[in-house]
Amino acid sequence: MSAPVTGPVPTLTATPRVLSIAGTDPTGGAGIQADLKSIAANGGYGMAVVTALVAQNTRGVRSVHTPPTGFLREQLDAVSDDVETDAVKIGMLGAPGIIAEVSGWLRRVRPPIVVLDPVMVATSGDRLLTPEAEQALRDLLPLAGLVTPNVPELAVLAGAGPARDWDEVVRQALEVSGRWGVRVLAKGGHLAGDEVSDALVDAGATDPVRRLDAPRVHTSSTHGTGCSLSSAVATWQVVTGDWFASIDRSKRWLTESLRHGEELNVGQGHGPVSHFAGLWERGGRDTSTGDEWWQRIDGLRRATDADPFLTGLADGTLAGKAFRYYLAQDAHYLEGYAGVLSRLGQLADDPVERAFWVAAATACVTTESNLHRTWLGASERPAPGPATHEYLGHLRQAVETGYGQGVAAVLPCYWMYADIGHRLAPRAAGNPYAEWIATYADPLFQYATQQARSITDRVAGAASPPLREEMWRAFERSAQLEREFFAAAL
Ligand SMILES: Nc1ncnc2c1ncn2[C@@H]1O[C@H](COP(=O)(O)OP(=O)(O)O)[C@@H](O)[C@H]1O
Ligand SMILES: Cc1ncc(COP(=O)(O)OP(=O)(O)O)c(N)n1
Repeated sequence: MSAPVTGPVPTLTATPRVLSIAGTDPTGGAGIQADLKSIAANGGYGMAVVTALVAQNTRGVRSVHTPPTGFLREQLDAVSDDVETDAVKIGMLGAPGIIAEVSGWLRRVRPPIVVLDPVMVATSGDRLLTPEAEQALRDLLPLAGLVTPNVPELAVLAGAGPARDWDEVVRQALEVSGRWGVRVLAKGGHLAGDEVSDALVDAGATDPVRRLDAPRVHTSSTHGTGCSLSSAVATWQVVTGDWFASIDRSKRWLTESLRHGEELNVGQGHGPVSHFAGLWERGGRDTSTGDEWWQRIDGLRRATDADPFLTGLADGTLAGKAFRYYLAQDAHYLEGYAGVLSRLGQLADDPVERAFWVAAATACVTTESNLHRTWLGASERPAPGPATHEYLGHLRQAVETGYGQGVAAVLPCYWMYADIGHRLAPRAAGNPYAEWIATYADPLFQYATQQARSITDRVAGAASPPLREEMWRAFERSAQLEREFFAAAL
């Protein structure tokens, strides 16, 4: 049976390609190593150009080796000559020559999003920048879309002593923002209190100070928080195009990563945050459960492909009468399927999933009525056949057993149609069924299928082994019933 193909148009966002220009941390908690983890954890593709090789660990910095500036330029050009970069995050820039090189490259390449973390002092208290470099860094500020200093760095930029309270942080951030005409993410990590505030400060905006609060995580694993946050914001900015929303998403992710940092048991000083903790907790450690199920029904899919209904659709030889019977059954099916999808909307805890199922149910009703208007006459309404009854009975039972079983049961209807539509559309061009097949090759339907797959993966990833087994059985039975539904038309 066919899944709904209409509904709100989603934004199709490609994976953000984010370049980190920063120094290294061989213990993996800060610098480039942290940036790459942060970019990946927040959904981006990370790239890295090394500005400094830093011998450091969770206890402190031992020494810094900066590459010749010519070699830095070669690294930068190697990226920009080949890859279109969506966002750049700049971290440690050890010396004035390095800053000049990066500044020249930014002016030539003009990346659309630049986040500058003006790394000057590590959590350990070590200075990471020479005094001349501090001055050169100020000149880089106007090239950035967002600058993310911590309390001591903000003080250096403002030419003042470190702020002792939040009001002073905001005053200094307004001063820096106004003087260099740049947005500042003022960070309160170095202040005391049970809440950690950050604020997006833009002296030129109508709402110049937009604050975000989070509970303070009581942990010693705070190494690399600034690197991780700025990379996450750069990544999210590609997706949202809204600095405040990007900071909000990044801060929530960072707070969760901070909570799990100590579990990593890395180092004896300030340990790293656990960049992938949220992903692991929500099943990200497993390979896609859906992909595994899809492989397991490989034989059934091949057999469905070889059935006369599908071969007839593909080459246009399917009898019109059989197709109309199929469509009439599909209309009955969609009525019932809409009810199952809307029940999933009621059962979903996650607001994004709830919205997806509710929209899918609405789309289903629209598809059903379009089906009648476009393909079926008012009189063509045979009663639901046994295959339709059986499939709907299975779906209703699955969703009443639980959310996981319901999600797994509705998936084959999306996935098998998306797959068939994708493969058959080029072959069916010009035949009487081409238009109908094209609806399932449509990017919108492919996207909805991807979302249904992601939801299934998330739910299966968090499920107990017995529940996952029940989900698999619900999925497998639906796949069999899909084949029987096609066959019933003949
Ligand atoms: N203990 C903590 N609990 C929750 N959030 C924190 C904590 N420490 C820092 N943060 C957050 O981490 C980010 C980096 O902050 P900060 O420590 O001020 O910068 P840096 O790492 O550059 O020194 C900010 O969003 C800040 O609010
Ligand atoms: C190579 C390198 N870059 C940056 C830092 C400091 O990073 P930050 O995220 O500000 O981390 P903490 O100050 O919170 O450790 C670094 N140590 N090394």
